[in-house]
Amino acid sequence: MTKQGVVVPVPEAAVAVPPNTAPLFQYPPPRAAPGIAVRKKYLQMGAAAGAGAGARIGGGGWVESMRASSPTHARAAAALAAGVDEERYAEWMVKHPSALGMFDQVVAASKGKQIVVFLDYDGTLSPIVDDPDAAYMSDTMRRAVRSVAKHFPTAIVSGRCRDKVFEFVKLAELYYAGSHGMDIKGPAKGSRHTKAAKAKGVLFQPASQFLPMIEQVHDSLVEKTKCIPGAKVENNKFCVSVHFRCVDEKSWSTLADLVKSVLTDYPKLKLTQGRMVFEVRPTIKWDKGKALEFLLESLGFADCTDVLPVYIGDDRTDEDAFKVLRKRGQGVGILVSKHPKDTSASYSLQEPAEVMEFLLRLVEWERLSKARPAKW
Ligand SMILES: O=P(O)(O)OC[C@H]1O[C@H](O[C@H]2O[C@H](CO)[C@@H](O)[C@H](O)[C@H]2O)[C@H](O)[C@@H](O)[C@@H]1O
Repeated sequence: MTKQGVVVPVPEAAVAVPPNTAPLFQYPPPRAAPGIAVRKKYLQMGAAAGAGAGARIGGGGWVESMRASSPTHARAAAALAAGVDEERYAEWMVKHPSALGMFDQVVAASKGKQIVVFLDYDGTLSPIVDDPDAAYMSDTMRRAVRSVAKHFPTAIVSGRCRDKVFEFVKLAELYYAGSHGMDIKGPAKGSRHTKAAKAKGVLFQPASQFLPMIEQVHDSLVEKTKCIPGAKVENNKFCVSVHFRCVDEKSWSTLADLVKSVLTDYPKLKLTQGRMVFEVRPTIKWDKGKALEFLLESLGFADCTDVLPVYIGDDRTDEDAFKVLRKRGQGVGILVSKHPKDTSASYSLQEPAEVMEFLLRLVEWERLSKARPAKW
């Protein structure tokens, strides 16, 4: 592979660094934005084709794996949480306490640091629904996210294609990383320093050369899965989702076999699984964790201690971002889940309603911190 990425300056004012007037955090921090050098480095990283960070699905575990993301499993887990294994749930909550319950501790970690907020979309900002095209975000959630972006640099990191997630969120003041981070509309070099630069955004697309292949695989998945009632194939530009939420459980293994059979012709694509969905993605070493690092670096926060990334997500693909935060030894990973799950996140929130409460509390805390004399 010779050319993996495309960096395109975007002239319109769609990507602007939100104004930050907080007296406690120094923002923008006194360092140069990395711009081209950063993008070059990330292009090289993206060019390294390989296994990728997401877990492949293989062997005989397909249907078990599909079951694990089903509502039936969720009900079983709810039963566990409700009392069958209260001890296990309580243990999990000790390891991943509520970000609302521990709010003071979460914000205390931001002492002297710039908070940067990363938000997954489905299951985090919008409730999970049967029809992926109807996963609307409420107006109250939109207002909460808008308020957050007034105080902190804020990005949406989603498996959906960027245009689609923007259609749902409708906030031009955010950064967007679609296709599991493979389509980033991020800050332009110097965007915190000049008005002209603020009016620009930059596109980073490390999987651009996979575009024709993804189109092909999308078309053949649509064709092949026609015979499975309820199956839905979604084109997410640099990846494809095959939904089985509305497929009868008896047809799951047939669907899995069909998807696998299509992919045998595409060794450069890999298959992972999300919430009742198969995700077909290029085998480049790029994921939501890499997108988080890219955005932080673009904002001027590479290898530094004065930033606190807060990442909230509910999906397996969000684990890549939680792992990055763990590895950096910096930041707050918050898993949205009502049930105990293996996760690298530090905290938990139960559902989008709690995410909204957390975001509003963050805004209120920031507003009040401006009013009170600085303690640090
Ligand atoms: O990274 P995300 O923003 O969480 O996107 C992951 C996938 O989300 C969507 O699917 C999920 O939500 C749907 C709507 O609630 C639901 O019907 C589906 O079962 C879930 O898997 C989206 O449609 C996918 O393309 C994303 O990859």
